[in-house]
Amino acid sequence: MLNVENLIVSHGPIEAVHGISFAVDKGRCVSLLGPNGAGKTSTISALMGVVKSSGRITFDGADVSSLPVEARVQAGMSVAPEGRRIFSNLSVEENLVLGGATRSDRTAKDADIAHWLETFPILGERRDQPAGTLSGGEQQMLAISRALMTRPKILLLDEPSLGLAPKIVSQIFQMIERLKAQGITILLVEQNATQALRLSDYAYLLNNGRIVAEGTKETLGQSSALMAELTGIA
Ligand SMILES: Nc1ncnc2c1ncn2[C@@H]1O[C@H](COP(=O)(O)OP(=O)(O)OP(=O)(O)O)[C@@H](O)[C@H]1O
Repeated sequence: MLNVENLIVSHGPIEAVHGISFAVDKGRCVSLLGPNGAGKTSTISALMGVVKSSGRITFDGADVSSLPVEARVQAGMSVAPEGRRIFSNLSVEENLVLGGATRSDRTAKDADIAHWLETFPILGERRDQPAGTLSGGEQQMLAISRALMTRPKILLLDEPSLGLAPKIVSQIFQMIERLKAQGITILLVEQNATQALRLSDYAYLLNNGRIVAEGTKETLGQSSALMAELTGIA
């Protein structure tokens, strides 16, 4: 579904990602794990076309490397960004409406809003509440649901557990697990290697802009010392 070859991402004179290659198969959950500053957000931003990059990004059989952000969303890519970035003053429902702003199929869009509010009842209970009044975990659920409003073929999750209490982190990972069970293809970018690996079919370990290890949870589990060192999370 997604194939990335020799991706290089620079911020001005600083090269943050030095030519990485990875792939995500349809229906799989693949993780990109790494500590602060490893280049995870730079990679996600490049995949969506938010920052310039070189290398080749193939998605669903087409080369999207030079497409603008809107075209990549249209092609089926969607992101729940780091830091959630929901619209605090708008209600839960309005945030979801905005998530589907690029769609013109009004009835199906309304059905999707109803679907996500039903799937995640805590959001349903708070549908008319300003999103800024939600807890951190609820805001993360909303950010992910909003990203799903484009009906993506692949969902990119940028550090969904960041800044959340351990109990809430578990809830967010349960949510991701449910999405995986629904057949949604997921690229999960995380520092929390233990939790992310549990639900990943395959994972890549990123450090200083380079992939330093890759494998299934079984094979990567054996490099747990390396992972603990890189992510700071055992
Ligand atoms: N807009 C920017 N301008 C300059 N340097 C940047 C910019 N964004 C990221 N960087 C640098 O690129 C490198 C990778 O950062 P990136 O945010 O991609 O890492 P990350 O793995 O997502 O880390 P974090 O978990 O802290 O977000 C870091 O050295 C960072 O300082």
